[in-house]
Amino acid sequence: MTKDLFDDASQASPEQERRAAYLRDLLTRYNREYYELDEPSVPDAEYDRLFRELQQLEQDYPELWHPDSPTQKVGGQALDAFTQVEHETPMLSLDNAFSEEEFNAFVKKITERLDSANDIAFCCEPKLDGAAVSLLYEKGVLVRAATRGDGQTGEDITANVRTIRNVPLQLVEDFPVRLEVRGEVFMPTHAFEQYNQKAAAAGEKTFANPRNAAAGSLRQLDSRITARRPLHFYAYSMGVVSEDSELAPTHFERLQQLQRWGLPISEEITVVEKATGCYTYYQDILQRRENLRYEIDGIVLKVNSIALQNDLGFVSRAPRWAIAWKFPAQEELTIIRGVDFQVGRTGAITPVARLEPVAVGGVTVSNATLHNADEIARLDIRIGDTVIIRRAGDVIPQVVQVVHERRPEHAELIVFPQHCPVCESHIERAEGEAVARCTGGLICAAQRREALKHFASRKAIDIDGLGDKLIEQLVERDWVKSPADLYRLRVRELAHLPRMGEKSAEKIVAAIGASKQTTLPRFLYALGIREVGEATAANLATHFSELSLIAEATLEQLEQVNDVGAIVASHIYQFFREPHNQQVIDELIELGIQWPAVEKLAESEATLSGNTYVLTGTLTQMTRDEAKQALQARGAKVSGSVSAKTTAVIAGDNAGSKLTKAEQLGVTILSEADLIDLLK
Ligand SMILES: NC(=O)c1ccc[n+]([C@@H]2O[C@H](COP(=O)([O-])OP(=O)(O)OC[C@H]3O[C@@H](n4cnc5c(N)ncnc54)[C@H](O)[C@@H]3O)[C@@H](O)[C@H]2O)c1
Ligand SMILES: [Zn+2]
Repeated sequence: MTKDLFDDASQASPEQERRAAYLRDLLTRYNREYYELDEPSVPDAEYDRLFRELQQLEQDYPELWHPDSPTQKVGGQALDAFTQVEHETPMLSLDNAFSEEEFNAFVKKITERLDSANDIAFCCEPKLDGAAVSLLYEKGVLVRAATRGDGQTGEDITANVRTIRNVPLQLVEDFPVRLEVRGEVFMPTHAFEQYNQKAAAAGEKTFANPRNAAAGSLRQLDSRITARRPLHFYAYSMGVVSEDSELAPTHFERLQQLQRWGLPISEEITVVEKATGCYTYYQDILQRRENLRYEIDGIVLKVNSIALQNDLGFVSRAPRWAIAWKFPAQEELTIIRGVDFQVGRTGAITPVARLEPVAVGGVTVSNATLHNADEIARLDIRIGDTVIIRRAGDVIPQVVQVVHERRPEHAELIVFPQHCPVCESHIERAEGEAVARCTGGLICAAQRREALKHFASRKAIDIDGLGDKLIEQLVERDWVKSPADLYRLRVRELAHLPRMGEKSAEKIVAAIGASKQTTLPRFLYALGIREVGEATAANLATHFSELSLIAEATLEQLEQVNDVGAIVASHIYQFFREPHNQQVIDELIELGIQWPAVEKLAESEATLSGNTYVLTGTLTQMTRDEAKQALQARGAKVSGSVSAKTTAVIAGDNAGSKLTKAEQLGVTILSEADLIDLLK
C-alpha cells in the first residue's frame, strides 16, 4: 500500500477524539474534587499522567483543542459560600518538569527566546505542597486574604488567614503603602501527623496528606476551626505593589525585601548561576526531603532577573520564566493482590497488603501495612481494589484510600482469620482493643523467643544463667519450642553450643533443675498471660489457691479477684481455653515443676468474700492502703473504679467524682465508721 501524501495524517481518529473528550471530563471532575472539595480521589501522579496525555493529544491534533479544556485552566471555581475576590493580576499555575530532560528542554526554550548565552541566573525554591494564597496589605495592615480559585476569582478567607500564627497582621520597616504578597499555606509534617492521630482518636475525619489538610483547613466557614489547625505560611512572590517603594531588580532580592517587611520565607531559597546550579540544588533538596519540616513535591526554578521575566512573559496558565521540577511522587496507584496476616513477637496479628509492585517516592513498594481490622473497615478495602499508596520518609508504606470508582465487580472481602497462621491457636480480640492476638503464647513459633525469655526471667521461673543470647541460640536450633523443652535439655547437647564448655552446660542444666521448685504466683506469672503481672499472679494464687481452679474459673469468678477487671479476666479465661497452652502446663507439671500449697483464706475469715469495694477520699483512722489490705484479708475485692457491680463505696473526707458516680448508679455509700464496723 502506498501512502497518500494528502491523506491527512494529523487528523485525529474517532477513538482519539473520544479519548480527549473522556480525559477532559475526567480531569474536570478531578479538579473539582481537588480544588473545590479538598478531597481528591486519585493521587497527583495519576492526575499528572492523564493531564500530560490530554496535553499531548491537543498538541498533536489541534482540532481537539478546546477552550474549556483543563489544560487551559488554573485551579477550580471559587465557592459561593465565600465572598469572591477578583485578583488584580491572575494567580497562575506552573509548568512541570518530571525529568532532567524536561528541565533541559525548559532551559533551552528560554535561552532561545532570550537570545542569551546560557548564563541565566535562577532563584531556586522548594515547592511547598499546600494551597496558594494572596495577602493584601494596606498601610502595613493585613486587610484581605484570598485563595487562588480559578486564577481570576478567588475566595475571601481573611478571617481564616488571620488565625495563622506566622502571618504578620502588621508589616514593619519601609513597607509600601499597598502590597500584595503571594505564598503557600501548608501544614508542617509533624503537625499533620499529630493532628491526624488526635482526629482519629476522637473519631473525626482524618486527612490523606498534608496538602489536603492545609487546603481543607483554609477553606473553613468557621475561622475558629481554622485556628485550631496547625497551619504555616511562606511567601514566594509579590503581586501588585504600589509605586512608593523601590522594588529590587531580581526575584531573590524581592523575597529579601518581603522578609524585611516581616513576611516569612523558606530558609531553603538560594540563587544559582546557570542550569547546572539547578541540578545541584535539585539533588541537594531531594536528598534532604525527608528531613525538611514540611512536605514538598519538587523544586521551583525561576529566572531571577525581573527584566528577563518580563521579556519571557506568560502563556495561558503559567509563566514562561518558571518551572516546577517535580520529585518522584510519594503517592501512587496500585492494586491489592491479597492480604497476609503476620504474627508479631507479642502475638499481635497485623494484616499486610500484598501489592502490585509500584514505585513510590523513588522506591519499589510491594507491601503495605493495614494495621488492624478497624483500619480495614475504615478504609473499606477489598482484594482487587485500586488504592492510593503513600510512602513519605522512613514511615512504612500506608494505604491511604481506596479508589472506589475502580473497584472490580468481584472484589473480595478481607476476612480476618480466627486462628493463628503460625501455630493455629485461637485469635482473640479483647473488647475495646484494636489489636487481635494469637493466644498460643507458649507454643507459637512467632512468639517463642519472647515467651521463653519471659518464662526464664528472674521474677518468673528464674533460671540462673539462661540469658537472652542462649535462648536465642536454642530457639534458632529448634531445640526448644516451648518452656517444657527447657527441662528436657541435656548437658551433652548444650556443651556443643559455641562458647559453652561442659562446665557451663552442667551449671545451666542444674539451674534449670533447681527452677522446678517454684511458687504458684511465679508459675502463673511465667506463663506470660497478657496483662497478668506479678501482682495479679499473686492475687490469683491467694484467691483460688489452686492452679486447676484458676484454669476452670468462669469470667465472673475471675472478676472477683483483686485487680482483675473484665479485660484481664478475658485474657486469663482465653489462655486456659487454648488446648496448646493447657498441654504445655501439663507437660511442665509432669516434668516436675511444683510449688508449695497456697493457704486459702479460711471460710471463717473470708467474711467479705464476693464483695467489691471502692475507696475514695481521705480516711482518718488508717491509710487507704491499710484499709485495702484489711478488706482483702477478709476476701473482699478492692477496685479502683465504681460500677454497677460495686458492693459499696467507702467515702472518706473530700471524696470527689467516685462518690458522685456512686450516687448516680445508686451504689451503697459507707462512711469510715461503717468500714471499721465491717472489719470487726
Ligand atoms: N489528585 C488530583 O485529583 C488532582 C487534581 C488537580 C490537581 N492536582 C495536582 O495539582 C497540580 C496542579 O496544581 P497547580 O495548578 O496548583 O500547580 P502546581 O501545584 O503544579 O504548581 C503551582 C502552585 O505551586 C505552589 N507553589 C509552591 N511553592 C511555590 C514556590 N516556591 N513558588 C511558586 N509557587 C509555589 C503554588 O501554590 C502554585 O499555585 C497537578 O500537577 C496535580 O499534581 C491533583
Ligand atoms: Zn500463634
